[in-house]
Amino acid sequence: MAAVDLNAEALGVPRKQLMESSGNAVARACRDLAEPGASVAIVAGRGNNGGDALVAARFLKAYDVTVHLLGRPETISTDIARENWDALVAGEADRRTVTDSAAFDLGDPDLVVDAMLGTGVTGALREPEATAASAINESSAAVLAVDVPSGVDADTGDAAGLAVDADRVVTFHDDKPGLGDLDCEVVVADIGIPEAAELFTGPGDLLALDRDAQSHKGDHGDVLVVGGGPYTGAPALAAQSALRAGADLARIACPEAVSREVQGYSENLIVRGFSGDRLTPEHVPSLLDFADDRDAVVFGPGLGDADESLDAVREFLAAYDGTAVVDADALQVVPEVDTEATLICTPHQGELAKMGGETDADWETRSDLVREFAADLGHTLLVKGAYDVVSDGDAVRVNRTGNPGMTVGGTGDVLAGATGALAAVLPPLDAAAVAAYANGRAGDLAAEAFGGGLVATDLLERLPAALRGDDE
Ligand SMILES: NC(=O)C1=CN([C@@H]2O[C@H](COP(=O)(O)OP(=O)(O)OC[C@H]3O[C@@H](n4cnc5c(N)ncnc54)[C@H](O)[C@@H]3O)[C@@H](O)[C@H]2O)[C@H](O)CC1
Ligand SMILES: [K+]
Repeated sequence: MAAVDLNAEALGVPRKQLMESSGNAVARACRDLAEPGASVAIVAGRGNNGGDALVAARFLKAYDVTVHLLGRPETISTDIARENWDALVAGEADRRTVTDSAAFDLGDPDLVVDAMLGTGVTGALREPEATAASAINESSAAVLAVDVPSGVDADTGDAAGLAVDADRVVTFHDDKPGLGDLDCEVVVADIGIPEAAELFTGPGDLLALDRDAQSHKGDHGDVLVVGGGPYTGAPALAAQSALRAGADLARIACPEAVSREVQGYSENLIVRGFSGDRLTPEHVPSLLDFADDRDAVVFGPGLGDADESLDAVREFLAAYDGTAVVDADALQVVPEVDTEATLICTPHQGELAKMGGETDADWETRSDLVREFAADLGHTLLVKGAYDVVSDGDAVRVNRTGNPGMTVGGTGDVLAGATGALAAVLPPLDAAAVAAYANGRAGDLAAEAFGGGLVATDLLERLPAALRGDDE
């Protein structure tokens, strides 16, 4: 929800506007539950859940409204909620502040609006919320909860202690998993979040990185790039990109014939050569061994399409059961391989066609085709284009960052490497979506400096800023 929020904001629909819609929906629910003239007690917490109800108060002029703010107005935790408290001028509602739980007096209203806590709840209700929750539960009034009954965890439905017993919940945008098991009526209100905020990647998607990467206990990934032979720049770009996208270690397995050259691009890379001048099936057992201890493998950059190399890719994937990003010439073997591995395939339109996938000039039609093909393959696809389409066969995300300057060679290797690093810390769909977004942002930042003359290494330097969400 926080990610969708931030994406909505980037699309020009700020949170305050959403709060106005939420408050309006709460007021509508009040009108459903009580006749004009009825007494309504709004019990508001200091977060945005309270803010929603403060908005509602402005829409309930036909009612006898009392607002009980739990705490002093200075302690309201967000600007938008405080602005809505200030907007309730004297006379519009009877405004009371509750600073001592012993002094809390709910009165005998016809309807209670529980807006103490929403999705921001942590742990058992503290004071004065606990006292207020008891008073609400003891009251004979109908109880309308805003977003979620206070004290209930919206994700799980669990309460760490006391929780409000609501008759009806008006929740926003989407049903919350924790509301299903509650013994009350749940109404979902559309608060005008643009569909684009969920479909298109945006700055909100970067939040996944904070959340999930933290849970990986400081382990930000050990990524192996398998490639090189006919080309040397591609694996070096992919591995450097993995480092710039946050991997702790980036290793390259490439033919000995080119390993010194590949190492020469950067002292940050750990390069291991295998015999000869290209990948062949005889290298697969030791590669599998080497890949076993890595968090993710990026297979394909600069590998070439010699028959023996493609045989090696087939044998590797058939035996591998970890996470791999498959790019470039390696892509064409994916449809024929039966593998336990979790694959993220990163084809451009031409490579997609070679894999047997269909495309279309219209991005929406293309989205459907990509989703169906990903479902057939049983893997995640990131199909590159002016609009990148990401799908795991179920969900679809579309990325619009990037610019025509990025058609220059090497940007695909940068994307593959970044995807590998992110796949070490995020689920495949998120890894692909965040990588596409950040790679495009890095390209846009590079275009500000170099216009159509940008080159792939310019993206490497700008990836960290793109992943931090700078300038958003
Ligand atoms: N798109 C959206 O998500 C929208 C959500 N809206 C509403 O906003 C709330 C979530 O608001 P938030 O400010 O993040 O959190 P809360 O209001 O739920 O609570 C924060 C507040 O509560 C304190 N606190 C936390 N735990 C406890 C506790 N156990 N006891 C007492 N106090 C507690 C904490 O310190 C904070 O001060 C969402 O539910 C929606 O109602 C938007 O308005 C519309 C868009
Ligand atoms: K609530």
